[in-house]
Amino acid sequence: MIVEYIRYRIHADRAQEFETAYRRAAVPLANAPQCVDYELTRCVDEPACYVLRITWTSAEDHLEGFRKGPDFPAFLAEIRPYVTDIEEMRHYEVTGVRGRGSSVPTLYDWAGGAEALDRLTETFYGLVRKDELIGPLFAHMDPGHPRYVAMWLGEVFGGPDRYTRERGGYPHMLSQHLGKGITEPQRRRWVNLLLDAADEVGLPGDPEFRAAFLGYIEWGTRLAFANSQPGAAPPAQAPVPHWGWGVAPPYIPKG
Ligand code: HEM
Repeated sequence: MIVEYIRYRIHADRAQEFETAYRRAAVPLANAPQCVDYELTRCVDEPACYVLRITWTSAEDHLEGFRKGPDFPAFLAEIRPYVTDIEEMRHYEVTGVRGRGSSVPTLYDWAGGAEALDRLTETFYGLVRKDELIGPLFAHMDPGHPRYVAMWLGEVFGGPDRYTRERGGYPHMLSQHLGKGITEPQRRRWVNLLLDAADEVGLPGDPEFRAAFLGYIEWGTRLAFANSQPGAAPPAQAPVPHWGWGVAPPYIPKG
């Protein structure tokens, strides 16, 4: 992916028509398969300054695919009157320096942190041990297992990276599932018991949290299932996934 920045200086008399033209230009832009996303911003300190940010799948896709493709003529027709107002138009590579701030709590904090996840997994593996379908899979589990899984979940949900630092991260978690031959009914039971445990220990029950929580659990258990099958060859190295709220951030009523 590559980010293109286009900086404009538009006189106040033309600002309104400039924004309207860009609203129309956004239609072919959004239609282009080379375009990941875009955003036009206006400077509040110096309102003549606008910055258009477009993320492209690659610089080549932009220059060859979009510029020579079917969406470009309609886009250019709208913005042509403003081409001479451009002060900078360049591609930028994203560096490793990026991240989120704290305006939205992590799933980890929303859940109640390490203490809540420890309670969850303690209760969960209590149910698992008694379960006739999946109990036998865990008959010889390490006594620390509930705590390790809580550490994993904590890291996935935006808490400290303890599983990576103390338990070997993704490669170790993967190695624990390889060759286990988990069946679909066993996978589903694992999910059901975890949700039972979530209710029992009182994890937040709001729709946004539960949707994100279950989204990860579905994803994770389906991967665990696939990776446990005979002959599965998943990547040996991968980062621990970081799960967020998705399309529905937490509902925080305004005070
Ligand atoms: C989101 C889904 C899952 C997560 C996050 C998860 C997490 C983990 C982790 C972190 C470990 C390694 C713990 C350690 O460091 O020692 C582990 C081991 C294991 N998992 Fe999973 N797991 C998932 C799904 C499943 C499913 C669906 C099953 C089977 C129904 C399963 C069965 C096992 C077993 C049998 C072990 C080895 C336990 C032992 O003998 O110590 N896992 N899991």
